[in-house]
Amino acid sequence: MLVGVPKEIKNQESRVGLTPASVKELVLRGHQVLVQRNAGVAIGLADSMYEGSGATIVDTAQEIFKRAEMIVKVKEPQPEECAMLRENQILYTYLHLAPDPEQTRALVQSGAVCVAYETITGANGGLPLLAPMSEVAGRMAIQAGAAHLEKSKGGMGLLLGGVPGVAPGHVVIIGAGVVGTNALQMAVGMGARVTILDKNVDRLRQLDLIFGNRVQTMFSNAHTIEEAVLDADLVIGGVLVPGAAAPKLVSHDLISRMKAGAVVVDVAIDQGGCFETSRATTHEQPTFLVGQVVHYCVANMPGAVARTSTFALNNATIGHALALADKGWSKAMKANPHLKNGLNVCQGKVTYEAVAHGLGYPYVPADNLLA
Ligand SMILES: NC(=O)C1=CN([C@@H]2O[C@H](COP(=O)(O)OP(=O)(O)OC[C@H]3O[C@@H](n4cnc5c(N)ncnc54)[C@H](O)[C@@H]3O)[C@@H](O)[C@H]2O)C=CC1
Ligand SMILES: CC(=O)C(=O)O
Ligand SMILES: [Mg+2]
Repeated sequence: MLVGVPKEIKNQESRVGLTPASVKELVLRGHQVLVQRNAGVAIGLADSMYEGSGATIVDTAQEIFKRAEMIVKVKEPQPEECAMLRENQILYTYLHLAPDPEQTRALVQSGAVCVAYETITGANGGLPLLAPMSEVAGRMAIQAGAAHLEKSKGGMGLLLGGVPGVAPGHVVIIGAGVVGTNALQMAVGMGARVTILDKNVDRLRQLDLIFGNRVQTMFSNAHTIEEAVLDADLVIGGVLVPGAAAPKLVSHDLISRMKAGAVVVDVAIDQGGCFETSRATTHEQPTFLVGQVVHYCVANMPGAVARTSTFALNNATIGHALALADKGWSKAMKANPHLKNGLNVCQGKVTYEAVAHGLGYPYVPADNLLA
């Protein structure tokens, strides 16, 4: 198969869809790979390294989209990329369609076969192609939150870990999945007081066993969220209902009653966000104020640590990339129901139920389209 890797064009996004090592895996199996010039140069992956792995360097994204049978990316395609997709071309990347009707319409119109990393499931449960970026974003959420609690960044001027004789800050984490657990590890490591909420009591049990009295676990409902958020200095939003828009768990009213100079980090913003007051921001301008509460809502947090993130992402994506290239999408999905769960839009149809229902499209099960 002819596989293409364009340079990412989202704001401040330096990740790249394939590393030279991943290119080599594809080439060793007889595939051809086109990589856009300078696609990885910002994170130390020079064109010469890609050529050394057997890739061909091409100058423009247009040429890659025109020639490649499968496009491998990181972020959702931007409008000018959607316009270059064509019927039956495979797009393998993060999509996050539920909160994004415009992108969904463009992908439906393209007729392409659009496979979303974030809805591919794992044999042992979970979302293995989302997990590495959630690990990165969860860990970063505490770094970003701690930095924005500083006075110069709009925060209340609080050191998360405190110092001897002065109490630490209170971090509240909503959602105890991959983002939440990684945020928890960092917050505990920095010496903060931590409360974590989830609807899944088994998950809270596991965390209780691991962290003991260094963390307070709470069942998530409107009452516990209100109680925790009003006492918080930093709130991390890390909930997910797979494929669907994030539930709005913190209302505008609740935000307006938080401490002045508190910080919220809405990691779930790529699914629309779990604070009513959230709107997506960029690394260039990561925060805004609602009343006196600092909001950090960067939709591609791992892009800030693009080198770490690219390697972590490739570890998770290369297996299915090889299967798609070796077998073609239809055979690969017939052979692997977990990969099939990644199919969100295909040949003009919406094939992911939560996206179809959320955005008002007829739902066409992927099975109906597999040859
Ligand atoms: N902004 C960014 O750059 C990034 C954002 N993300 C996003 O972060 C979000 C979380 O991802 P993961 O941790 O991997 O998901 P996950 O599936 O591992 O965890 C989500 C957790 O939310 C819990 N949950 C669902 N409804 C809840 C409620 N009402 N109250 C409390 N908990 C609730 C679930 O029980 C689950 O434990 C996703 O939207 C993901 O796309 C992930 C990586 C990067
Ligand atoms: C998961 C995601 O949206 C990201 O890594 O940017
Ligand atoms: Mg995102």
